[in-house]
Amino acid sequence: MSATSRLRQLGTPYVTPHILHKSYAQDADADDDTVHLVGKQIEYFSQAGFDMSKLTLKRNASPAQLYEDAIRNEGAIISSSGALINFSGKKTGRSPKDKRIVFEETSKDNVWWGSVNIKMDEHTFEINRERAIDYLNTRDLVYVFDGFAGWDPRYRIKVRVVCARAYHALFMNNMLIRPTEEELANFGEPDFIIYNAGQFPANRFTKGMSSTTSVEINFKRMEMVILGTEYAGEMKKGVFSVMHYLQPVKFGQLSLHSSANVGIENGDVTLFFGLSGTGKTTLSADPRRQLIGDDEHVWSDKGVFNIEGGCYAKCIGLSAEKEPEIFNAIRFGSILENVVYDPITRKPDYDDVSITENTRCAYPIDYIPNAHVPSVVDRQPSNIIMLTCDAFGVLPPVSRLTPAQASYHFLAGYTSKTPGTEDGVLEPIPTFSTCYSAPFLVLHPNRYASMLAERMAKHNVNCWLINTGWTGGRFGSPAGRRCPLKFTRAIVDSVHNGTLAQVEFERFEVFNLDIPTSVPGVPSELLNPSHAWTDKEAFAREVRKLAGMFIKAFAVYENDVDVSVRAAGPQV
Ligand SMILES: Nc1ncnc2c1ncn2[C@@H]1O[C@H](COP(=O)(O)OP(=O)(O)O)[C@@H](O)[C@H]1O
Ligand SMILES: C=C(OP(=O)(O)O)C(=O)O
Ligand SMILES: [Mn+2]
Repeated sequence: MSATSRLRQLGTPYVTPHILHKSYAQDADADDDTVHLVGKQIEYFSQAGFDMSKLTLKRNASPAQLYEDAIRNEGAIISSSGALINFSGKKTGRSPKDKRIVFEETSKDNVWWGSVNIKMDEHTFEINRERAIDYLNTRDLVYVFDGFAGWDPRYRIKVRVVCARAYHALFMNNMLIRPTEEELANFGEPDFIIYNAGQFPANRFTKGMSSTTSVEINFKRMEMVILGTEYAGEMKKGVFSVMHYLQPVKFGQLSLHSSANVGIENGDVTLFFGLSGTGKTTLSADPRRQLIGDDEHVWSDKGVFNIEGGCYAKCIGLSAEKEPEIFNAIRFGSILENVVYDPITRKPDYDDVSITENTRCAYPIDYIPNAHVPSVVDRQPSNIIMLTCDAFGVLPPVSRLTPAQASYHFLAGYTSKTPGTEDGVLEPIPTFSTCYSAPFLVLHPNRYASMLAERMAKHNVNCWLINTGWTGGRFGSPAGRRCPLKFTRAIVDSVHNGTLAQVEFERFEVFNLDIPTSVPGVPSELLNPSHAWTDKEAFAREVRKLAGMFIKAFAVYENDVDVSVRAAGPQV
């Protein structure tokens, strides 16, 4: 079925694409161009089967209009710096246990079914889809946002979001690649549609449902349905899941949960891999480098491109001193999610985590001063930085990885889940999140890992493992603390200015990692965990424990990899 006829099933909604433009159209003195554009748009949407008599449907409404609607209808407020403060209700993080993929003939042999990708049958998808559309039909106002995912025109897809909250429409306006007026006029049929009816619950008695929340992707229909969660991050990660499927399967390119930036002087490209909360967004915003993107990229045959048109930064503990680029991106057009504010001044309080620790801000990429727009580079990466947040405080702040170790650590994906990002996670929980993207992984990890190894070898890329997590002791212990951001930044600088390639290295036993003996701007005793820990016995215990966890977790991949990769992990 075509996307157009799928939209027809929306039934009743539609008045006019740009409601503001409609009033221009009725105005005899209105600019001719505007009337012309509106005329075409209306024609397109009438052809798509919308009955424009009942609902008001706004397509690609301006941020100013969405602000007004969100304030009027959703209780949103304007922050002291001009951002829109919104609340997502009960769910303030993703709901991985309620995320499903439809099992059908196109997905059944491609998808890596198991704990991450829960199966849903086609019929149940139809039930939930209809439920979402029925709900949208009951609203006075429905929003459509049409945009792109992927900055490289060869490998991008057209995405349509249909939702009932202005907050969600503005979020996707910021996170997708915003079309020009011309691109919007010629948009045609979308490749992927998200129906977000998050305010309305799933029916717990529908076969296969385990709660009132349901987030599901159907690759045959190329649609996503959201019920029972208003957390906006589900939409952007839904788009990522689709690209994590389409890039390898359809385009033969490598999608990665990573940030990316490019050196202003040398034009060298760095990819930062990492699960949520490991520092992709924070570390990729760097005054010496241009930002390509903070979260989702494709390493293509030509270079690197961002999938998104914006960033989604964590706000916990945010300050102008520590993270100036992000702090200053919070202004008109940005969305602050679940952030507590002063009722008089409307000043956000980034230290207040009473709603959630997963407070967020979504802003268009060009709000970062050094953004590289269009966010695509015709250059292969020079460095890969694998970010891990080690709650045990065992891994060194930085180590150099051999190609075999890079494959090993990419497949193992060791890190911690950050409090709040997923429903029910209250403290850093150690996890092995394969390809640093388990919640969004669609294909077997080896499909990504083998493409990565091949590209790294072909382009001779350096690889570094950086622990942005605990040092000197484990999470919760008196001696342990998170590696101070300024030291991690100094380490990243030393990767980029070439010093790290020059310094001396020593062996970190058990994990067999090479660690530098000195890095400018970082206290040397911090670099080697066996020096950073004062309680040596406790340290030895934690090393053995973590090594054992690696060995157990890697057993799943052991038979699929080269003997050198198998040998690249910790040895006890
Ligand atoms: N050493 C460090 N490196 C990176 N981030 C750190 C560090 N110490 C604390 N942080 C904090 O950890 C969080 C990292 O989150 P973020 O950059 O949004 O991660 P991601 O983009 O990978 O989800 C930020 O709130 C940042 O201020
Ligand atoms: C938004 C998320 O990830 P990240 O912190 O990597 O942006 C997420 O995991 O829901
Ligand atoms: Mn991020």
